[in-house]
Amino acid sequence: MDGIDHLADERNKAQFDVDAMKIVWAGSRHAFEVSDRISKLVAADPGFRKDNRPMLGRNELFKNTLRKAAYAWKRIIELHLSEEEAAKLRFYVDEPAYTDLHWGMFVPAIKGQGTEEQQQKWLPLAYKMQIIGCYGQTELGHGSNVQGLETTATFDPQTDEFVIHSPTLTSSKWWPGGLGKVSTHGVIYARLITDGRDHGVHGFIVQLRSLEDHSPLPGITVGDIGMKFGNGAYNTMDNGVLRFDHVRIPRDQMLMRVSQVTREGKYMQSDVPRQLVYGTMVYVRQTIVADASCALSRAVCIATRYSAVRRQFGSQDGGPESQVIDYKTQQNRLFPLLASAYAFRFVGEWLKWLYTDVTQRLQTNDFSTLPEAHACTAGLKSVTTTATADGIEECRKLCGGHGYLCTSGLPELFAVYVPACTYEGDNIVLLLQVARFLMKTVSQLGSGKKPVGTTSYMGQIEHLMQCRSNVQRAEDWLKPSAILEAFESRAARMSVACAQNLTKFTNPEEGFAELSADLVEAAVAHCQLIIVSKFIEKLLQDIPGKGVREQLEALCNIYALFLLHKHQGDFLSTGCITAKQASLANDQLRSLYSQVRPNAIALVDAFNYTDHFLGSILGCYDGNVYPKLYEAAWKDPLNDSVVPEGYHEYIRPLLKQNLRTARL
Ligand SMILES: CC/C=C\C/C=C\C/C=C\C/C=C\CC/C=C/C(=O)SCCNC(=O)CCNC(=O)[C@H](O)C(C)(C)COP(=O)(O)OP(=O)(O)OC[C@H]1O[C@@H](n2cnc3c(N)ncnc32)[C@H](O)[C@@H]1OP(=O)(O)O
Ligand SMILES: Cc1cc2nc3c(=O)[nH]c(=O)nc-3n(C[C@H](O)[C@H](O)[C@H](O)COP(=O)(O)OP(=O)(O)OC[C@H]3O[C@@H](n4cnc5c(N)ncnc54)[C@H](O)[C@@H]3O)c2cc1C
Repeated sequence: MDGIDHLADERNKAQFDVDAMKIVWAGSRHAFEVSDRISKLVAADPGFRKDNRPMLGRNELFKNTLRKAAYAWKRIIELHLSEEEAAKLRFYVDEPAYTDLHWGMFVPAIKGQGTEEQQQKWLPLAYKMQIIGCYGQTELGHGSNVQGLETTATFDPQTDEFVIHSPTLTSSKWWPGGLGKVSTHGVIYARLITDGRDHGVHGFIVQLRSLEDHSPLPGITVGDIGMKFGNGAYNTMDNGVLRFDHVRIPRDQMLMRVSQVTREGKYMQSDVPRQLVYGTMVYVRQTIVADASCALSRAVCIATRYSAVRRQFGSQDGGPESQVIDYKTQQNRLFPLLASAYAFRFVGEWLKWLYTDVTQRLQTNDFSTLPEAHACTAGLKSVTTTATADGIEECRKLCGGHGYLCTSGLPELFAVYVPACTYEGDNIVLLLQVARFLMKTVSQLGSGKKPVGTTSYMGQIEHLMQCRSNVQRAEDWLKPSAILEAFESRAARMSVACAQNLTKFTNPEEGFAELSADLVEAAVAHCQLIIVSKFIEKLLQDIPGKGVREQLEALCNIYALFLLHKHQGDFLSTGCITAKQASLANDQLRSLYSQVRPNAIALVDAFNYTDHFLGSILGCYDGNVYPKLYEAAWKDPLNDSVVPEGYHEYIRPLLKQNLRTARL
């Protein structure tokens, strides 16, 4: 536009090396270079334009997504992109598509649950996209309760086949992404039945559509489930409905790493836990945590830049009004979200490590860390997606009226993001899994079994149950030991209180149901402790770059003290801290906001998002918001004509009629 950087003064205030922070954010120099190169490539390519999405009808929108996915694949092949680069390209194209499920769930399900032989047969086809797959688990009647799924896979020893069938309306597959219009195959979850016996839910590779003309194969009824929340948004995805009428598949299409059915129809279980059938969900939950930091940082980047541009009230002697970012209330809403974005980034990095570690152990039949990996992925998926969905909406409000415009990028980001609180496990259902894990850990404390990993803090249970914080001045809250002790004792005391209350029930399951709201709060406290402690651990690493460590320390303290303030009811009622100490934490938080304020723009610049990816006039890099908003308004299709279509039918007759009434 005018070529001026309207945020230049803000950028000049930064007290740290932004380029070094970009590398910390990306995870490594290599990751930064890949991300930077691919994001620019996508931004520069008109084939990946996305600003017209909210205006398109469903058919047009969907066709456009098909075009982009095919074009993305063409570019991946032409440019010989590596797997890492291709994944980055899909990420920066920023449009939910069937490819997310193909690469994100179908391929991992075969890798995780297929035998070597099955992997050799199916993966090359999937890698070349000669087949396109989805993940068909959820049904109309059951999503959370996987054991309640009704689709059946009955072994027929006569033909050496499974017969896949949908016995009821509620057994219809419902929701799988990519299923509605695109997938040729699916990993379909169904109850395995051999010789009249039900062996529970297992995964099967089922071909759904012809590879010749894309028509559904005999016995298959398939379609899209309809429009979802928001314009554009997740409607680029063909979430589907699917029914089977006695569809036959060869026996070797049951994913047989965990259990097998022999030619004679004998059911056999390997010595791996049956929970590995759920392994794909553990994998995806882990990626969702990393994705939460991307979505939240994007919203925060928009809200922070706009808060520095926007001025309201406070003009002195005819001078400029105050930047809204200087209001303490704005900082108190915005900076904890900025800190959360960094916190989720680092816990996401750690969770990726944990997942890799558990996968390597599984290869050598060491299943000992699987329960913890399940609890961590489930809990962190839940806590980070809830905070991110709420955070995106808060960023919209932080941008005032303009945040409600589609051109702010925030409505679409919110609409695309909110289902993350539901998919891959409803957040409450997942927290209840964490609570079960915690109750088990507490119940084993007396047995001499040492808690390990993320529950190792419970090893000092006597201390944590009676310790009192020794914070006396606001600055004392800057000590990692003070923060950790408060968070550990809060989490431990909440879990122990639940465990004690559970003993009052003769039926433990009844007790668990009755106390479930308290159990969820205990699970949240445990997960928040993990996030805080992983941020603190990150700060123990070597962090190069002028001033970078200081900024991260400030953000870590903001994240922890904001949580402490928000959940002070927990900390006070469990006696971990006093009212005076809670108030000191709040004093410290205010001074941390002042420390972050001059660095705020640079801290969001460190995300290194292109204007294309942000898709937001309010968040544009140069801060030249008003001319861009004004120009964009005139491009709205409603402004194609000065007098709107429909004037002669609906406005003119009304005005004429009112004129007659007025004359009377
Ligand atoms: C547009 C986006 C673009 C890019 C985004 C980038 C990244 C994001 C990537 C992808 C996102 C994109 C699209 C989303 C696609 C969405 C897909 C889906 O939603 S797939 C369907 C997911 N469904 C669920 O998550 C269902 C939730 N339910 C369950 O997981 C389980 O049934 C439940 C955990 C509730 C367990 O139920 P329950 O009946 O109590 O237990 P069960 O008897 O089955 O098992 C008991 C035993 O097993 C342990 N356990 C349970 N789950 C696991 C597991 N996964 N791993 C290991 N162990 C497990 C459980 O703790 C218990 O153990 P104990 O007996 O107590 O020891
Ligand atoms: C956009 C989107 C994409 C999806 N993609 C796929 C896909 O590709 N493949 C696939 O298989 N599935 C997919 N799903 C389905 C998704 O995994 C399920 O919707 C999800 O697991 C939640 O299950 P549900 O719908 O059965 O919710 P329900 O379990 O019916 O939840 C309804 C309410 O009941 C509560 N509740 C349920 N059980 C309990 C309990 N035990 N205790 C306390 N409260 C409880 C929940 O907290 C919630 O408030 C997708 C869903 C969405 C929204």
